Amino acid sequence: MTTSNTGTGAVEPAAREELARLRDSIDNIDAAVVHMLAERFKCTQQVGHLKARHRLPPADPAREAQQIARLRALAESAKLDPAFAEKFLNFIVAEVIHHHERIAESNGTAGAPAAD
Ligand SMILES: C=C(O[C@@H]1C=C(C(=O)O)C=C[C@H]1O)C(=O)O
Repeated sequence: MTTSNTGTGAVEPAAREELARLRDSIDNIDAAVVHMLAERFKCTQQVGHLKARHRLPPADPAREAQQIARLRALAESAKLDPAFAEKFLNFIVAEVIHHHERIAESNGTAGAPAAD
């Protein structure tokens, strides 16, 4: 845990109020990010089951390359560091691929004949 001097009472009231206002917005944005990620993972879980049923590999590097190019361009126009956007996407995709691998294993589809 990091230390903080904002709870000591030594900060000017106006600064404390501005900090509280900004932190309210940060909390709202963090909540939105969590909800959006939860929706994304609901979709990717369905993709994982679809892939397992049709014996498709968990990862799709060509699709990922397209997503990275698209997100980097979006990040640039939004004045967000494209390298950060790429790292963030890769972090999420790595987790998705783990999920897909687990789904494929638990479906017993590794080595099994393809479902129609
Ligand atoms: C969700 C998929 O599976 C994997 C995860 C991806 C993602 O989280 O966006 C993209 C490509 C795949 O490596 C997919 O193929 O669409």
